[in-house]
Amino acid sequence: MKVTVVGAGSWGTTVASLVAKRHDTTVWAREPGLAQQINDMHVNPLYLAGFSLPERLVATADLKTATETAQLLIIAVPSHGFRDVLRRACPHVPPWIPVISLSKGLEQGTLLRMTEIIRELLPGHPAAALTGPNLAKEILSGKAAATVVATEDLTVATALQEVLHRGLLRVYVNHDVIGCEIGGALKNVVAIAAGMAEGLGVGDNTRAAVITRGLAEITQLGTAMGGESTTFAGLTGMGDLLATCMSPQSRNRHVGERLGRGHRLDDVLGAMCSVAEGVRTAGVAVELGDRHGLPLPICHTIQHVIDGKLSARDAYEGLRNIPAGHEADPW
Ligand SMILES: NC(=O)C1=CN([C@@H]2O[C@H](COP(=O)(O)OP(=O)(O)OC[C@H]3O[C@@H](n4cnc5c(N)ncnc54)[C@H](OP(=O)(O)O)[C@@H]3O)[C@@H](O)[C@H]2O)C=CC1
Ligand SMILES: O=C(CO)COP(=O)(O)O
Repeated sequence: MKVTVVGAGSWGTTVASLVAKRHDTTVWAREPGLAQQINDMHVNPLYLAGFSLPERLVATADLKTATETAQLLIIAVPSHGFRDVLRRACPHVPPWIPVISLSKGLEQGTLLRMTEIIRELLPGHPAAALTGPNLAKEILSGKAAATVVATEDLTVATALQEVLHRGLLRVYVNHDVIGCEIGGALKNVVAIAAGMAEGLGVGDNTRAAVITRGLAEITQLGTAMGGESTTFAGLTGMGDLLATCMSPQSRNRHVGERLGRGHRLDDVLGAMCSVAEGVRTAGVAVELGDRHGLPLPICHTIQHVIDGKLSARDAYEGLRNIPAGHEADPW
């Protein structure tokens, strides 16, 4: 099968490297210089320094060349660039090939999930999300992991599972696309909160409380949007939440940890070359919560910190002052 991965950041390059072991795989890099480094030296020094990539992985900076012969298209661009890149690729995408989103974000303004954007721009194409506890560098270094390919049609999901499954990467299927995408996007917001706890040194009990109440918020919003509650206890919900909140490799947790230590958001983001989706997702989650009548106090609080209305320390004070009712209540 001919597979094209659009986006040569840390996750796009990792997934392309795995798929390239069994399929003809092309990765689209925005920068021609990076495409050349992948082709000539089999490295991606900007996003995956120190790793060797498979020699048979081909890179190009030309979106038409990358997509026109693809039989499976995988989009690995962060949510803020997703629509623009897909729109530019659209005229070259062969009819009816499946399109998988790797992005764990929601579109600002429209509040759409990435598979909804795929459906809007490429109607009739099967749209799927690949999501789960998948820190790119661990997977590229050969450590075992599990992930989920989510699409409504389980026949398509099973075909994609076959393409993506590797010895150490266990790929499950799920038909609950809403639940899987909401879990993947919102865990980044909770990881910022968990990182703040770390940076503030408030203790592991507090951190566990924030992670658990964060999962409650994710589940409340996700089920209100049509997701199934069991999904949030699975790999794309609790699994990814744990990996992201616990791992020092997580960019979102890193942002929270720096904010907790008193650094300014602009300085923290300016020093990173990689994306931290939760910074943009917090506001989208708040808007979705308003739409569904849900208070989502952790998402609100993180949004206030991102807007500069609250310091990390004040944010934690504020969360402590929220009245505690029944555990099943949305507060
Ligand atoms: N890294 C990980 O462990 C995982 C990441 N994800 C998700 O995958 C998505 C991609 O993340 P990741 O690869 O880590 O991100 P990185 O920050 O490592 O790389 C981002 C990639 O997207 C490109 N890009 C950024 N903005 C735009 C834009 N506006 N238009 C076109 N291309 C753009 C960058 O190109 P350039 O270099 O030219 O700026 C780069 O190739 C995110 O949604 C993330 O949440 C999911 C699972 C695991
Ligand atoms: O999604 C991820 C792990 O599953 C990566 O998390 P970060 O974007 O916070 O690094």
